Amino acid sequence: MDFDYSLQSEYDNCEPIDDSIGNDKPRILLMGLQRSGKSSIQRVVFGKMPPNDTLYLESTTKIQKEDITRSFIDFQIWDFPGQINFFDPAYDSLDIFESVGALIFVIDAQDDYSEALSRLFYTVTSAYKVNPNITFEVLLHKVDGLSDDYKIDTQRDVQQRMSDALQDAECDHIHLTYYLTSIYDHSIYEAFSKIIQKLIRELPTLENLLNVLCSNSGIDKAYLFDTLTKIYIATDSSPVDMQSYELCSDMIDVVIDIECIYGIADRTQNSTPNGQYSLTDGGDGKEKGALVQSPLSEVLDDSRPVSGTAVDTPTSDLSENEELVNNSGDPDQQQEPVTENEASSLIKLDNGDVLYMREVNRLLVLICLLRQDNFEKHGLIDYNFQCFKEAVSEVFEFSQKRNTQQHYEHQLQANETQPSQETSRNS
Ligand SMILES: Nc1nc2c(ncn2[C@@H]2O[C@H](COP(=O)(O)OP(=O)(O)OP(=O)(O)O)[C@@H](O)[C@H]2O)c(=O)[nH]1
Repeated sequence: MDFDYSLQSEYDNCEPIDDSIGNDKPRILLMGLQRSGKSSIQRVVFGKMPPNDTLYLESTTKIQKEDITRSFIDFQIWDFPGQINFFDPAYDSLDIFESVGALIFVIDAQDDYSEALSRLFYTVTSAYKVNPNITFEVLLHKVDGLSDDYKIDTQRDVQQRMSDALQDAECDHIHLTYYLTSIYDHSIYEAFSKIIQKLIRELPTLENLLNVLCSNSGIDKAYLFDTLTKIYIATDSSPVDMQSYELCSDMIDVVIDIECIYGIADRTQNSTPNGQYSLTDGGDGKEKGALVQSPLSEVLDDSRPVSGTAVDTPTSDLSENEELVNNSGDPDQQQEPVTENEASSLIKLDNGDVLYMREVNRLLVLICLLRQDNFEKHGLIDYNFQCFKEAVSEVFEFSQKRNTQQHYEHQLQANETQPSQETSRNS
């Protein structure tokens, strides 16, 4: 492949980097040519912007740093302007690339991508020199306009040309992963899920826990989702099929929509003596309430059709569940729902399968797909879920402790080296 290394001299717009956001979080960089779709991806996945609104986005002129808050994904996303070369000596590339987790390079697959490939080559080889621990991810983006055959051909062509170029430059140790994406469907979330999972140290433990949960509860597929972004941070080891992923991901939207429509219920209102929320009367004589607990809700509205699915009320099933799990003998306690503090939701699909959602904590939800027969024993599922939830909390407590300790040790090391540097400067 004939790479245009002169690209480097094209960049002359060396603006200072805006450092208003703290730099201690791991970073995910979004790079690529102008108009390839970087800002759109950031806005849609992390800002909940409707895809059609990205048509009006203006070109980025300086690095846009976004701290992802209210999310399990504790990273910074940096959106780079397409026209600037951040490997130029005017920029401190060590400062930019030092604590990067993933570098995501976006290529507009609807356009001629030769220039994008030379930029990709230049970017990955330069970034690798600064920080060999970066994982490089390539999004062949905007594939919504392409036929299936054309998508596959494009991916094969890009992969082949890049691997030839890296081999010629004796850089074949640099590993690139490719994804076909679009902001108009789930592919962008699926790609981000895989990218983020590589950065989660607890992934093997979470997968293991999900495997145990599935095999002991008759669950066919389980996803642990970050509620804000709809990125799944772990799933069990059975293969992911797009259809089940889309259903589970749509369920988050359904529940959030219902929460937006009906608001967050005051726990003291609408609650029945046994602690359950009751259906509310909308004033028109029709029951239409939803049991809503922040941040997600327990759906009790079976009047709302959801694209071929029926939303079912779990109220009666829950009391059965209480009996199964709460065997303390105290009738008052038996009436207290096991799930009082967590949101949950149940959707029965036309084919008889069941989608079951349970809130793990304010940032994570578990969504399971299982056959209705297996859901009959859902006291067992609920009990196993509580065990799963406790194990997940322990994993994150442990990892938080480890992170704090590492941070503390890092600071100590920095403090120790600082005075010695100062002494050598003074002498
Ligand atoms: N068809 C299609 N269009 C997209 C997709 N993603 C983004 N776009 C469009 O691509 C155009 C450019 O998107 P931006 O997000 O501004 O591109 P950018 O890479 O941030 O551009 P710069 O800020 O100039 O570097 C917009 O009109 C988007 O609507 C996609 O998945 N499919």
